[in-house]
Amino acid sequence: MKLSEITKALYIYKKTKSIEQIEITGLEMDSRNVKKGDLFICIKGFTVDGHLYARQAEAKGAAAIVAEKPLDVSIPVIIVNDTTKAIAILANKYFEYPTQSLNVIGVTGTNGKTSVTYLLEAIFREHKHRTGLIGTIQMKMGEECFDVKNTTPDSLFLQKSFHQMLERNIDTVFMEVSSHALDIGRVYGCDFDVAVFTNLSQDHLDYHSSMEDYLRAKSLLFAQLGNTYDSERPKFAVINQDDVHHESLIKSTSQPVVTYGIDSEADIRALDVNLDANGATFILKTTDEEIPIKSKLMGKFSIYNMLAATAAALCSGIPLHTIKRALEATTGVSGRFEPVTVGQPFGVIVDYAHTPDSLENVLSTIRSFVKGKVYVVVGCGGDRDKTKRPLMAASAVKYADLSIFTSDNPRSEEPDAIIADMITGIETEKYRVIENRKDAIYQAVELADKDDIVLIAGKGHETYQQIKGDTLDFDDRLVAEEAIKNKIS
Ligand SMILES: CC(=O)N[C@H]1[C@@H](OP(=O)(O)OP(=O)(O)OC[C@H]2O[C@@H](n3ccc(=O)[nH]c3=O)[C@H](O)[C@@H]2O)O[C@H](CO)[C@@H](O)[C@@H]1O[C@H](C)C(=O)N[C@@H](C)C(=O)N[C@H](CCC(=O)O)C(=O)O
Ligand SMILES: Nc1ncnc2c1ncn2[C@@H]1O[C@H](COP(=O)(O)OP(=O)(O)OP(=O)(O)O)[C@@H](O)[C@H]1O
Ligand SMILES: N[C@H](CCC[C@H](N)C(=O)O)C(=O)O
Ligand SMILES: [Mg+2]
Repeated sequence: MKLSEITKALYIYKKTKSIEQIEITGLEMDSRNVKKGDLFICIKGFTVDGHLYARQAEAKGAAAIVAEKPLDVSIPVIIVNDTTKAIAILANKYFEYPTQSLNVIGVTGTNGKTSVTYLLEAIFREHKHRTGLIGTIQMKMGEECFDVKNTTPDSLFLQKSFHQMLERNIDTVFMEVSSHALDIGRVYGCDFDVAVFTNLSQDHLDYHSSMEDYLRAKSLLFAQLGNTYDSERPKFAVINQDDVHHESLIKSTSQPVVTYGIDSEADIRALDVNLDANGATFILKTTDEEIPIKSKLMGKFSIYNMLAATAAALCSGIPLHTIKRALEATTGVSGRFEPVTVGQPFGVIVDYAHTPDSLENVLSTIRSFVKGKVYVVVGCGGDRDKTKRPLMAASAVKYADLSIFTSDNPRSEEPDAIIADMITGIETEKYRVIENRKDAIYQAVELADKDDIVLIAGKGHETYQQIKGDTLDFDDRLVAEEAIKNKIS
């Protein structure tokens, strides 16, 4: 594509040299990956300033550079006020505005994003759609799976991925939209068709200065809905009416709103809810239909996820009976309330609860049906919101007969210091500290008797543990399985 053509999308910029004849063969924001003919965009990051790598990009063959200031290079420099916004605009243009041709359902909220996107995948596949998915666990294009570094990748990776999805004839994409992504502008220019809000509770206060700022970031998904293009397709905001923040989010959007809830009189509701050790039953009530649902998913929070997915699917025209079939067939997502069963007489569950609210939800669900004792093995991630640590520990001791506090991904922090933050203010003696996660899991399994349940929380699907710059193999499910076999053999 001609550089003069692609830069038309920027509207306001200065250039240091003529760009009329320059041909661009790719976009790149990492100097290490620049190929001959690329347009290199300098991004000011949290760690380094991409402007420092302009000369490296030139040496590797970049045809031109987009920057926020003049640079000491001999190739043309396009100067803009904000390169992070520019890269989103340029990537969108370069990949031919792919989200305009896709049905894109974005899911935001503190907990439940991954769960809702997988429910949506099950529903749309039941209706024979060709689907893509982008989120915490992986990116999927139909059956093909790809690793991702972020829950919501940067705008260049995103637009390129949407383009590749269209090449594979995918029609609908479900994506988790993190508050970081909204705040940084990774999804700027994405033409969402449905925006879903799950819930808001404390997390990420290392990044956001307050809960108000966290809510503001989440609300951007709804504020941006339908504003991007002059599209013919209707847009919908799907909002959890039982969450106290619903009003604020409803006010953020100019598009039609569909609410869901259990306790409040929402558009999409679950009535006659019954929860037990086998899952959930309820009546799924829409504005004009009612249908009974028998799901294998556990806990009230799973009903919220099913309602969110149902509302978004209805907005896309999926019939209710198809939704029912998919919901009833779903057994859950990797690392979310995932049982580890190797013939032992007690339960072991691995779950990704890493916030105070999710831990409370999962433990209260277990408490509601357990016949014996509850053990929980849990730690908190390093280099993340420190203020959630004592709250997570408080949730643990509130519901468990014994909590074993351990390491999660300590990252650059001292594991002991993280655990010390967790136990600040804990008054009960119903806990132990076993810093080594494997030892902690072995200990909980060793203690468990018939009818007891061990919850191993925080790492879910993760297959690694990040300690002081090293990424070591670690999978809670495999370690638990080994510990159980060791005990019962
Ligand atoms: C704090 C944060 O969001 N950081 C993200 C950011 O990294 P960064 O700002 O540190 O990047 P940087 O290293 O300073 O580099 C700046 C620029 O210089 C370039 N560079 C750098 C080095 C070089 O030699 N040459 C070069 O050109 C880089 O390619 C980049 O363009 O940009 C990277 C590329 O897009 C992201 O992968 C990275 O996410 C990191 C890994 C991260 O952990 N982010 C977390 C906080 C996050 O975003 N989490 C949310 C989910 C939260 C949830 O669970 O809800 C998410 O969506 O993942
Ligand atoms: N609707 C919900 N409300 C509260 N807790 C939930 C809900 N859905 C799932 N959870 C709990 O939160 C954990 C994480 O769920 P999930 O991975 O779906 O959330 P997420 O929003 O994608 O998280 P992340 O921000 O890490 O990507 C689950 O393992 C479960 O314990
Ligand atoms: N996306 C979340 C995941 C947390 C998972 C937990 N295991 C941890 O490492 O803190 C984050 O990066 O904050
Ligand atoms: Mg997720």
